Amino acid sequence: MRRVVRILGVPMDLGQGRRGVDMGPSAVRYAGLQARLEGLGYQVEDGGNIIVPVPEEVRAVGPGGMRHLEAVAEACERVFQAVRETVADGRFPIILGGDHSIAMGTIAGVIAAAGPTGVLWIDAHGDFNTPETSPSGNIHGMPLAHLVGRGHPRLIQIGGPEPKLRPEQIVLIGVRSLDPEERRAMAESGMLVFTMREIDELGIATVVRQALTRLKAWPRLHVSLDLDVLDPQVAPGVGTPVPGGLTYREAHLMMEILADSGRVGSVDVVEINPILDERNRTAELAVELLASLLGQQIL
Ligand SMILES: NC(=[NH2+])NCCC[C@H](N)C(=O)O
Ligand SMILES: [Mn+2]
Ligand SMILES: [Mn+2]
Repeated sequence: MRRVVRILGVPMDLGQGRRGVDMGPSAVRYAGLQARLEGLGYQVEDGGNIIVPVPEEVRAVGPGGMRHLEAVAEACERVFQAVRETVADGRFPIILGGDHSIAMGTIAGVIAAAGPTGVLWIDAHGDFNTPETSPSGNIHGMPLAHLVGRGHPRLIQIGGPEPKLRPEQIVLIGVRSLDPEERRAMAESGMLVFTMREIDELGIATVVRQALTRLKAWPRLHVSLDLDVLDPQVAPGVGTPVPGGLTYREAHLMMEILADSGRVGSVDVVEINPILDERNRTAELAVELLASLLGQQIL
């Protein structure tokens, strides 16, 4: 039976301060995602974009200094509905961001349709700030905290009142930039975190295999891939670049090992900023990585 993939775009740039991530879905489509996946034998549907207001039409700062709180929450509710429907239809969703705040909707949607799911959060950042600890007020630095039930109720309640994840069902990979209080909360949280140091010492293959073992109680996995996990030299088109990231080869090997596990049922690709990119190469890299995650092999 051929698996069916559904692409959903979320042109969201309300969760952070720099313009341009709203163009991520266009850039990845333009880089040939659909044709590439069809070449791998998938049937591919494009579900179009979820409606997200532009910053000019919404209130800038919400309670607690949170940037565009209400508009982000409403857009994430729409993402939640679309992803839940996609998974309930038996489709494999690929959600193209947009900034990382969209993961509050995507992960809630996957879990509502498929039940408990392990999460691999692949990111230079922890995205574990709350409104109280955030230095920026940018909601894209807060989605993981809200998914475990910490933070502003409006965001915790996206897709239903209960917290969506327990810390034990989350593994972070590639972390190298944490704010001071975020760091403390993360250390106490019970989430497994592989920083760049662990990747350097153990190698990415061992790290990914340990992550899969840690999540063995969850046969179904969601990958939330923030392109800023890659080194800015290979992925310059991101809004919050941090030096010292994954190489091209490490990122591919990670995707290949995840593909081999046969457990990945959904993926977000976020934080691509075409305005800051060089001739769309970060979007092209995203297409390559998605192909590897969906089973592309060299031989
Ligand atoms: N998804 C991201 N790129 N997040 C970056 C977050 C940066 C910083 N920690 C903040 O809270 O503002
Ligand atoms: Mn992120
Ligand atoms: Mn990041």
